[in-house]
Amino acid sequence: MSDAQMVELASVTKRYDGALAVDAINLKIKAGSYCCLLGPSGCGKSSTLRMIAGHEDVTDGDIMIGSRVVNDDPPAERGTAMMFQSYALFPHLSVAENVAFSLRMKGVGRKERLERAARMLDLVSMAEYADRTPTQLSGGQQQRVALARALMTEPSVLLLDEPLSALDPFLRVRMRSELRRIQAELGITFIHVTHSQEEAMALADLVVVMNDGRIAQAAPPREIYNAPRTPFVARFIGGHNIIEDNGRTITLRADDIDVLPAGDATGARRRAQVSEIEYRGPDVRVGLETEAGESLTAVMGERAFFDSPLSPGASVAIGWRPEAAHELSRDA
Ligand SMILES: Nc1ncnc2c1ncn2[C@@H]1O[C@H](COP(=O)(O)OP(=O)(O)OP(=O)(O)O)[C@@H](O)[C@H]1O
Repeated sequence: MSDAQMVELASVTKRYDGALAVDAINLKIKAGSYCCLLGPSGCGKSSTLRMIAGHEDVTDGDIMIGSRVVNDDPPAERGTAMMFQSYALFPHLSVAENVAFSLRMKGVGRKERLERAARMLDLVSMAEYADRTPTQLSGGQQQRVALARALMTEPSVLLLDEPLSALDPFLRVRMRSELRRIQAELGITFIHVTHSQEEAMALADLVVVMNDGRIAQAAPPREIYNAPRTPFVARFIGGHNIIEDNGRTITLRADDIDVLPAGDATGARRRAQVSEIEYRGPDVRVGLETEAGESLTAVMGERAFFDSPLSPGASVAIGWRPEAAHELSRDA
């Protein structure tokens, strides 16, 4: 495999007929890291990925791969490979020939081609399916083949556009850990577009949360979860409350809210009524309405909740440790 490469975007902008899709974003993705571009539909994730791949022109700014500005390089000369949401395998070719296709185009002989394809199929745990055709495979298996095919060109950067979205939830979780394993094994840079915060948290070294063509926050998953920078990030990743407290807008993780007996004055910051209880297996979600009219959510461990269960209508006090509160900046 080729060496991993760093990817850098400097003030990268994309306009489609005047409409701004990506707005002067700056981003450094370290060589050999797993980066997820995360955000709602239309925020500019795919446009960013396509510009890195060279499938879309950059309106303004520079894209660097390694130490080279690649703005004007054709896709095949960037050291990138792209894996799409639709796997688009050739139906009339065997799995092995699909994977070896780029080598066939380069004129590599059949024997070497199939040997190299076999090694790649091994990496994605599909060696035993080499002689089947794509129609004889499940969606998840086809996707592994597409991954092997993309990796066959020995890219230093692999670009993945919603690669798991066509899979059922069970397979999605399994393929997710496969992707992470393969990335770690190859040590190349992965840039993966997703609208699922869970997927980004599970996979990425660097999560890039995008909103409206801009980067709202770029940080490791734990930092994003523990200290979201803006109300948008806190809402998008979920599991957070946003409240006004002493003139500041703060965010609090739902599992950092302590629900206390109503009479417990120590540590109480709000008085509230329980509005809703939702049992979720590992934990319980408690909806709360404070005296000031705020709607908050607390999440309690299953056992902790049932040690002293609450019911809707119960009066409680709520508190939190000072370090659990993070002040938010305004959304851009
Ligand atoms: N080829 C195009 N021509 C015109 N506008 C486009 C084109 N491609 C994307 N856009 C617009 O650019 C904006 C960003 O689109 P992009 O596909 O990058 O978003 P995304 O975050 O990947 O969304 P999704 O998750 O829905 O794929 C959107 O407003 C979209 O409508």
